[in-house]
Amino acid sequence: MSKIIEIKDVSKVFSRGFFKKKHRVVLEDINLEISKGDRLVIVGESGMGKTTLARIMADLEKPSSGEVLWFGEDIHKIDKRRRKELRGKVQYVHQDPYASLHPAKTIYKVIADPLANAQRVNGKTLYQRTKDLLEKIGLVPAEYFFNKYPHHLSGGGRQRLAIARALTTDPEVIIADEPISMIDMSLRAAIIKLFKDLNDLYGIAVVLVLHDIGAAKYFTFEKGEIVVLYGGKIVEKGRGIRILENPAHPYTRVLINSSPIADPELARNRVLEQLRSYDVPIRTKESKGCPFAHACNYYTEKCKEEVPPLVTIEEGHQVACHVFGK
Ligand SMILES: Nc1ncnc2c1ncn2[C@@H]1O[C@H](COP(=O)(O)OP(=O)(O)OP(=O)(O)O)[C@@H](O)[C@H]1O
Repeated sequence: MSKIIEIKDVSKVFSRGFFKKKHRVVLEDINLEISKGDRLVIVGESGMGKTTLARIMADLEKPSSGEVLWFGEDIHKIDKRRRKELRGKVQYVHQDPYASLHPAKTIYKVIADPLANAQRVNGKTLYQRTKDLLEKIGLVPAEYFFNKYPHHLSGGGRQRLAIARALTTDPEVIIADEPISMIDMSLRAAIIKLFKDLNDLYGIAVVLVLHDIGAAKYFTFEKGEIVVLYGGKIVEKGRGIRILENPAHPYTRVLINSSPIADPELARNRVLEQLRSYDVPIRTKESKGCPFAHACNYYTEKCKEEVPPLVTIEEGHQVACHVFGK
């Protein structure tokens, strides 16, 4: 499988205050690979570092240390021209489709302008490709939408348009940050289905940042991996359905068990595990131990002292936990 993105020992530290003396480690020693045709979901609650990781993958943010490779090339070492060449192959879709779409451009122009630029086409060919692209992402019949504006679309329609724009450069991977969080519940499954289709039908690798476990399950049901982030570290990683049905890390279990369930009877009767703390961990360079130790019901002295390594517990399934299996 040819690798599209490799994240090697990446950490991100944000500094603030007088002389930038105060700092916060938001990502710590992350290793991740995206290959051709992959599906990957990054899950975790708010503040765990998901967006920062997605932005680093897309070269919208620079890591404080570690390497980011696109197609085997270190993106911080290649020259501007090469970076520009590769940039179209890695596309990022923002959480808020409305903010990322030019409000004064017609839907035709939102797609045709970047298409003309990326594919060096004009006239009839440009018209046809714009039409094809809108139809590919489900804005049908395309010509009906040509002279409308993004604000004429529903949230789901705008997200489709943002995805179509990302496709203008023929990307190898699309990274979408919480692509369904700002759209109506009823339209969410259709957007996830669109990402599945882009992956299945066109072989585009898709990375989704999600905090909705149901959506993560739907996306990775047939194939794909889930990465669980807690306190800026990968605490569990593996085949999506395996993690959702057999979570190994205490945090993953809580995340899954506390996600909404449709059946009111089941929802009423379920017993939720209470954590010792619900605070988002603030990590610094001096922090020791497992980031989840302060909240975990099973922690030991070792958990407070030593960062647990990510170890393989079965084929394609890794967990970072000192108390796993004990
Ligand atoms: N530019 C920045 N400067 C300082 N701190 C930042 C910056 N960007 C993010 N952070 C902090 O880094 C932490 C992780 O943020 P991030 O947005 O990556 O998390 P997240 O898991 O995506 O959460 P959310 O779903 O709320 O966006 C947060 O505590 C956030 O406040």
